Amino acid sequence: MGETNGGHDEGRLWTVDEHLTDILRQLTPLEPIDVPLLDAQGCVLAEDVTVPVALPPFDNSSMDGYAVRVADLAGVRDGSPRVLDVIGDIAAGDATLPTVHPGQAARIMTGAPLPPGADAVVPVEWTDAGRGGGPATTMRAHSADPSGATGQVRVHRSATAGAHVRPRGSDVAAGELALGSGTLVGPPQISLLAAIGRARVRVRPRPRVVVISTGSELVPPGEPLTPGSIHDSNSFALTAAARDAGALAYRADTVTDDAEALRDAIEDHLGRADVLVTSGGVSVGAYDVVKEALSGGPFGGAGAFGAAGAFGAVDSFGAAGSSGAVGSSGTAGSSGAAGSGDGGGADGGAGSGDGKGGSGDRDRGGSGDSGGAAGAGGASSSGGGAAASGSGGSGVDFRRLAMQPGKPQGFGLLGPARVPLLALPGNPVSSYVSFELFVRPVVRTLMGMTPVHRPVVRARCVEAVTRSPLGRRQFLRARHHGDGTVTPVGGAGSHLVKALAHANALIVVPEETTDVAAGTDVDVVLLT
Ligand SMILES: Nc1nc2c(c(=O)[nH]1)N[C@H]1C(S)=C(S)[C@@H](COP(=O)(O)OP(=O)(O)OC[C@H]3O[C@@H](n4cnc5c(N)ncnc54)[C@H](O)[C@@H]3O)O[C@H]1N2
Ligand code: MOO
Repeated sequence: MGETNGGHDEGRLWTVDEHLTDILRQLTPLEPIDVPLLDAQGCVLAEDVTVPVALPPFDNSSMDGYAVRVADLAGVRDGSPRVLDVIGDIAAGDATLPTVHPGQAARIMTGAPLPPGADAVVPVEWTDAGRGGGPATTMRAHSADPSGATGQVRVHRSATAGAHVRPRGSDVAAGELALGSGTLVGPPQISLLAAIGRARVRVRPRPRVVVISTGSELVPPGEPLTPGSIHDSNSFALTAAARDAGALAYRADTVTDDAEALRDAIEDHLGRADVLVTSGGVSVGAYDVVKEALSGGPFGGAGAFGAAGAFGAVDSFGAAGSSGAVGSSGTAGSSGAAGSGDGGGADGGAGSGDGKGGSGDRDRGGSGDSGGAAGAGGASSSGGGAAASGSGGSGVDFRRLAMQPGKPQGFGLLGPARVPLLALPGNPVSSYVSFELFVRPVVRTLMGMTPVHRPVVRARCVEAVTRSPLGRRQFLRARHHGDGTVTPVGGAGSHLVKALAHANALIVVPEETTDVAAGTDVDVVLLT
């Protein structure tokens, strides 16, 4: 489909960095939403969380033992114990506390409030546990022997004031900042949020990524191959990669090399996606369907807005994720024509999510501003910007990049909601490498995460690399070892999925380099 390029400038080679910069500058993070605490895992906080009440909320015991008055234990040592009267049990959760008077002790459990009068706790191991004799190792269970909560206890060691007491506020004081906006929420953060009583928090949601593979030769895994067909691996790899990047990823049905069918599929998914990813059909062949489909007119997304989201099937908090009212997107649609460059101010209802909306649409409140940038960028970056932003094209720009694999790429913002679409090349290694370099940063940008890129380290390449294409940045599959060395795996072929599956890194061979001698330090992108 060499002629169906929508008038875009396919003549020049874009650098990897130019393409990446062009994509990222057109994005704004998704509008924050309130989610139940566990759904915040892996997301970035979009609020400063302050502590409503001190932690711990009251002085409490850090040991199972006896709450005592230190003055009663002055001079106590092994062989010369002090006998105290036990006035009762205090368990964690008890609200009514006995007062410990001179000569008395209260049996106390870990986490139980320190009773009035007591100023320290002695562990049960420093006492006879009320049994008489030497130091005990355990307490008797109250249920088995309630008498342990009364009678007398021998204490074999003295204590200092505050011993084995966790003072109120010693963890965090009321009014203190618990976690700042921008914090990545992992299990320890969820621990703190729960401890301070937060059932819901405000986070940037996980983007809903829809992956569509194209190609009439594709057969799903599990079905037998017919002559000329191959199993579709890209949509699985890309869906997995999107999940790995933090997205809620949905693998759509594969589309044959039929531009109309692909347009329908894209139109269908547009309203329930924050990112669309296609694989295949972006080169110069006669059946390069993605290019053909995306060089048609603008996408409306009309049918999709408000459509019930089939996405809910994989979207564990899809309903909660829909922060925007349908009406607000309607506003965006009516005020900003697709690809017009102003993007419309899709801000009505931003952040107004009640967590109950349908999963058909998630408000893209930031798209008004970014839309403007997108329009301008289309004009300046592609040379054919008018075509990209308003001449009836879909808004997707097809480019050739100075990289290997991953030379042909498409990027644009579709429909009134300006949903980013990344059209990746079909070769399996090319599509995966393209995902890591371009789509992963998109997902992370939308989530408000930093850094958006995979880490890059220097490592000593233990084997020579030859014939890297001059003028193209090569990303060679490799294994990075703990000792700071890296070994290429397989060759440069973009069809080598086995080598990819055995790699954990990509060696970066710069554009101007064709050969790397064994023992040379190279940049390595770490994939895990
Ligand atoms: N004359 C030229 N031919 C090609 C060029 C070029 O510059 N001039 N570029 C080559 C490069 S580089 C790439 S990369 C590919 C990209 O092609 P497409 O994006 O159009 O991809 P397809 O033609 O649809 O497929 C390429 C290859 O990958 C296989 N494939 C596609 N989809 C899947 C899938 N979901 N799972 C597994 N394998 C898939 C497909 O069967 C082909 O073998 O173009 C080169 N050609
Ligand atoms: O760019 Mo292709 O991705 O070299 O195989």
